Amino acid sequence: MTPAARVQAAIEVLDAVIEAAKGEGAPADRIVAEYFRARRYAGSKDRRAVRELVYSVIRAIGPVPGNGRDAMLAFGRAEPANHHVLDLFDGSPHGPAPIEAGAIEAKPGLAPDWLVAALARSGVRGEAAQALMGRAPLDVRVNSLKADRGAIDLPEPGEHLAAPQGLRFSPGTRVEEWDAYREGLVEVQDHGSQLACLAAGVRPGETVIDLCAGAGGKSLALAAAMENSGRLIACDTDKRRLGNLAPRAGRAGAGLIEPLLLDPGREIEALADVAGKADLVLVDAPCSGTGTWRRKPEAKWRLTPRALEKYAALQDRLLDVAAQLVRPGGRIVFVTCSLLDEEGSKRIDGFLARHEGFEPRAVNLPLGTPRAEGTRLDPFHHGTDGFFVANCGSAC
Ligand SMILES: C[S@@+](CC[C@H](N)C(=O)[O-])C[C@H]1O[C@@H](n2cnc3c(N)ncnc32)[C@H](O)[C@@H]1O
Repeated sequence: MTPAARVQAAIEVLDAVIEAAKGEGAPADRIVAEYFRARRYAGSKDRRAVRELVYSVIRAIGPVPGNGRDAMLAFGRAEPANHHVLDLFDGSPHGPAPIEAGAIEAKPGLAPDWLVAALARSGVRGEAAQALMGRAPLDVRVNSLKADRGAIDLPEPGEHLAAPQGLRFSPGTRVEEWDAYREGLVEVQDHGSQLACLAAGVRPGETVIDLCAGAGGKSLALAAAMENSGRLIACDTDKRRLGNLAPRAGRAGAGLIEPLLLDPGREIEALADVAGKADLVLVDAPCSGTGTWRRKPEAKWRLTPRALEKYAALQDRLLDVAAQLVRPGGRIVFVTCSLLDEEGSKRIDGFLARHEGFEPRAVNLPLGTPRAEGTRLDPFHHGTDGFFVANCGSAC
């Protein structure tokens, strides 16, 4: 592909990303993959260049743009380093049509204005806000059920992280091709997610409920910290996601994990045998994902104030479910991968006001910035995805 054809391809992918952002469409990485599945003539260098350009444009444009061409033009004009893109609007075959006079409906920036304001109210502004659009490294957790960070032999050495089994590699490291990965010695897991699991402070023999386990990223870390001893129930309402857990647990040797599919609104019925008995309920709640924009920058275009309200309501409900599951003296650890107070401190303030029998407890982590009754991790200060973590103890 010529450089101009790559720009046109990126514009077409951006059109699809913008369309998907308006509904419940596919994420950008899947859209890029599908675009090239239908264009086998493109080589791997073309794919990489187009993908890189698409992501750079998404990162650079704040509000949802009118279309891909406008987004590309606004990106090209935003900084001298991007001006070369504008030269490629030269009308050459397969390239973008020449630039016509007229308004461009795309604006450089971090995110839609309402979201920038909500982040600022939550104390995320300036460099800390810009860092949300940075590029994420590749973090790995050594599975202590099978190996140890100090002794493991990997194809390349990783940087030791503050989480006890955490290693960092450069973005794009092909960890999935390593024998150590295939044999379950390592799992890909962001450092912030590893620290959130550490905050749960699980011990062997405990009864633990991972209420929103998804595909089990955190369940696997909890199982390792529990040394496969005790009870660990991994729940989710999404059959497909939860279905990915069993093979992962098998690979990791995490035999104690019990997957449990829940009906939304009827969680307590399915968990009746452990109600009031859990030492720990981890609520890794569904959220807007503002802390994961480094990996999914287009998420900023998907979020609406209404969707944020819905996430907050679901988070409140799941915390209330957790309160029924925990034993006297037990604890709830609440986690969201968001830096908005609406999905962090405000949820915990509300929970503590609704449940007098619970009190805030310390979040013991080697990294983090206190935020009201919880702790935050973020890309700028800690080099992690953005997380809010809080620990609520039930009175004995
Ligand atoms: C942030 S994700 C979990 C990520 C996962 N813990 C991990 O570490 O990979 C939130 C999960 O909550 C699930 N969920 C949504 N509503 C739920 C409910 N009522 N009960 C339990 N899980 C729910 C979603 O399906 C989603 O998988």
